[in-house]
Amino acid sequence: MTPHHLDSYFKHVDGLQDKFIDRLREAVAIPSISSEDARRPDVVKMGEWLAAQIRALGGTVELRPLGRQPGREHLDLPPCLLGRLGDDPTKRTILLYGHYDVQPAQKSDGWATDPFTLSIDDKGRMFGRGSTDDKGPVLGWLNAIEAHQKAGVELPVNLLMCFEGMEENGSEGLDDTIKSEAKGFFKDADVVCISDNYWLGTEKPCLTYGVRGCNYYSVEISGPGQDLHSGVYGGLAHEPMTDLIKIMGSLVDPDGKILIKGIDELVAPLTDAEAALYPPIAFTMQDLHQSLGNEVAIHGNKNDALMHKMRYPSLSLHGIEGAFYTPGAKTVIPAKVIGKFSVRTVPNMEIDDVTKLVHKHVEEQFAKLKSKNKMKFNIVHCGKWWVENPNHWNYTAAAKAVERVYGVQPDMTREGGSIPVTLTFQEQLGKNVLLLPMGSSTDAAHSINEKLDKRNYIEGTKLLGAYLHYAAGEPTS
Ligand SMILES: NCC(=O)N[C@@H](Cc1c[nH]cn1)C(=O)O
Ligand SMILES: [Zn+2]
Ligand SMILES: [Zn+2]
Repeated sequence: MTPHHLDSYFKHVDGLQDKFIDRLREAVAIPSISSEDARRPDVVKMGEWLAAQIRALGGTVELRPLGRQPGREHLDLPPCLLGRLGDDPTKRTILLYGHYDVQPAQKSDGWATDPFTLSIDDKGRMFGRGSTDDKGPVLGWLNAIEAHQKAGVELPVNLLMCFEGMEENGSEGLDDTIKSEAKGFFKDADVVCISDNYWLGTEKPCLTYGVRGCNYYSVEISGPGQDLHSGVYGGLAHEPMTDLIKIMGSLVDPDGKILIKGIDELVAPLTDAEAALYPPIAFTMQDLHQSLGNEVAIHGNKNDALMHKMRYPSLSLHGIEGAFYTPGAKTVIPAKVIGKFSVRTVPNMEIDDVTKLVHKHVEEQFAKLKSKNKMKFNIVHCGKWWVENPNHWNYTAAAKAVERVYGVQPDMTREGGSIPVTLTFQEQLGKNVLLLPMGSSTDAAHSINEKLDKRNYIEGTKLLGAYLHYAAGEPTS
């Protein structure tokens, strides 16, 4: 089946590209950082801006309040946007998910341009926080709707939209809404499509049928009543930073091996059938080095690298709150420091089993120090891994759309990052979930100089629209 209206739709996407870029510029300008208290009003503003955009396209929207933020009750969670466009019982209904919050960013982190001003260079790279994660892809859906309208091409499906403002902060509050609305707002959904991850390289699109989970922890060490002069007190007091560095240094080795006893035993063994999935994937060590920005890969070959991204766990050290980190040479002994790290989990690791092992390890390491400081282990947030059946019409439709727009068969991948809601949709709605990425491996999501290439944004908008057509007509599998 070749949807015949697509050529006219594609032409309109090309014709509207300046408008679509302006739309992204407006979105990037709202610093909707979900993890910073002071930015919470901007997250809310971003949700309202998005709601207004959808209403202007004829959709109905509810900004559903999610209550207070657990553990930080002085803060309201940003609302979840529940939108609908089309209500034709003869058409399939596709549920779209995305997020309108972003990771923190400051120019002083090392950005070449202001992170909240979309800056386009002569290679068509559109720099700005949220450009690829996930404002560009969310706006891709809106662009697709608009280009259909301008082309006079009827949308072949009904759309449900669920766009949240806490994804970068553990998707707090969303699970309950999905559970309570599974037989309400979400009841008509036939399948789910999410555009919130990346190609493996820069040329070949992929469809993604799994994500790793993320268990995020912190370890707080405190002792002295206040920060101390290291000349006056150095050598006299147990130092919280010294304790913390020992603990954090005991979690993982420089080759990425997790040093916590029992973790490896939780990982599903590699079967021959699964091992055969990695060699055909179009990915090179050069792709990896390009996206890393340097030749710092741990693994020497493509298959090991792919497996360590997709099917093995990893443990990363993220930061230390309270540490002296600004330029200069302050001779301080910090009185309280909080180390933050996370474990990316994979089948068959259960959240609580991992937490028990990590907690036990941290307690044992601290006990070994015989320090008189106090240690507190905290769970910040946890989300489980997800794996989907890719032999479903949802994936067949997306593969046909990729072939139509890009002229190639997509790679089938699992994502190393985490999108906790994938599993919730799968379990609560019982529907097939597909990840259909727009951005490429060099987009630097979460990093400085995050960008989305103009080509990926515009061709990606075509892809999302084409997917809706193939999804409308693909026979049930
Ligand atoms: N594009 C998805 C993404 O970036 N997800 C985040 C979600 C997250 C944040 N803390 C724990 N999970 C990720 O880091 O993978
Ligand atoms: Zn994202
Ligand atoms: Zn992200």
